[in-house]
Amino acid sequence: MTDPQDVTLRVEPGGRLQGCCRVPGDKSISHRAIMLGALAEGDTRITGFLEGEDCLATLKAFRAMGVEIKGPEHGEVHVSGVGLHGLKAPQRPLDVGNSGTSMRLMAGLLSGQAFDSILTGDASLTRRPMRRVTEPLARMGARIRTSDEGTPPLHIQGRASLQGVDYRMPIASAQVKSSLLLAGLYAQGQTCVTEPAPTRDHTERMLSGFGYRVQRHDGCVCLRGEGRLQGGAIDVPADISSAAFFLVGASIAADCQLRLEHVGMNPTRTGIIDILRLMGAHIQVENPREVGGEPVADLRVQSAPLRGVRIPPELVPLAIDEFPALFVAAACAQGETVLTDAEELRVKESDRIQVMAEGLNTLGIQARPTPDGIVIEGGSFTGGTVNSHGDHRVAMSFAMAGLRAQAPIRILHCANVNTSFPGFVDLAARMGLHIQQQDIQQQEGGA
Ligand SMILES: O=C(O)C1=C[C@@H](OP(=O)(O)O)[C@@H](O)[C@H](O)C1
Ligand SMILES: C=C(OP(=O)(O)O)C(=O)O
Repeated sequence: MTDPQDVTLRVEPGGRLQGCCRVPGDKSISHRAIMLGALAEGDTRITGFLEGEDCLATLKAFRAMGVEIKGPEHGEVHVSGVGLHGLKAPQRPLDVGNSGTSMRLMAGLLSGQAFDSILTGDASLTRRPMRRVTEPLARMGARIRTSDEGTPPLHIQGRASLQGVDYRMPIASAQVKSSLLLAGLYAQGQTCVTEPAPTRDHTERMLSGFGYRVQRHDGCVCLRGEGRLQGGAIDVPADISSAAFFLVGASIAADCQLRLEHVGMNPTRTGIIDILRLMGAHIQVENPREVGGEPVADLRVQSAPLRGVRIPPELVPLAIDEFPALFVAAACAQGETVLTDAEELRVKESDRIQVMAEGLNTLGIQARPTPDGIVIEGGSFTGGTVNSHGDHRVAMSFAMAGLRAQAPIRILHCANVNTSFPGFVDLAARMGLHIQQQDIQQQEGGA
């Protein structure tokens, strides 16, 4: 796994984003394609798979449970499904690195197996809360041990007899919903999950695509256990969460015109577009189409003067991973931007409210954290050194700030960019960002 201490990014001021590109595949869909492909009967061919470390961790975990998986090669992966009861006991703890999605979804799925397993991760993941899944899973009959603080590693006892549950989630979390649905595949009777607000629905869509009966009504998803999944083809769209950095970058810098191709436009993910448009961004959606049960489109974005806004709370879950990038947009906007109802940001790979506020302050922007959000006053970026705290989305967001900075920006501890966006530095440089990567040797050598 990557050492988050070992890469510094340096962005020179100026630059403008121009041209056309396709960002890597959707992380959420790539995880699910491996998981459901493994549990299906027959083969699954995945194209556009995200070869980032998070999804590779999921892939390796299933290999460690005896699933034959070929690839990835140029985004193509072949999974030979073993059926719902075909996984084998792993010989060692399953290390899912930095990936909250892998750990929480697999906690549900592993609760239904006939063997014991252990899920572990890196220093960041080991600090993240897991009771949000272990408590409702325990109500289904799962036996999972965490640390006294409710954090990983998770010790999951096999041979539990799971019962369906009717669970009303206290937080809007697709990971919790998906974890329970995956446990529900192994439960007797019906499992129903009700969400307080819409969250990404890739699990439901993919289960249906694999021929599993899933019922959805009024914010509630239900399935019955012991059905069958049939493998097939999955074409993973480009990740709107990765496109977000470019949507922000091209909006804030002068003379930008970008086309982002084949971007996933699932309505549970497009909050970034809605919020940027509220701020005055010019984003056009072209060629909308559906690919394998997920909506996709090409996005055209160009420079625009942005204004500060009060972010509608109902859009928060629909843009949950895009807030670090949105904070950079807010810093370049005229006036104040206010975010509320976003306390979830405090328990991501880093405390994204605190870490972004600190970095923005370092760069000369007034940003005041609140318990559930932040208030950002638009201004201009100086330059300076900020710490991403090993958080990929923080690192890439500050990289885009370079487009509007008066002096170079150095961003520390950026190796985890590879968890969700391998090739970010090269692609961003090709599109016109003045960005360079310095590895540990260069830094020690004083470069
Ligand atoms: O289900 C998923 O794939 C994800 C759900 C979100 O987490 P929460 O469920 O904690 O909101 C998101 O932040 C994460 O990056 C991916
Ligand atoms: C929160 C994220 O991922 P995860 O929860 O899977 O670590 C993210 O990618 O921003």
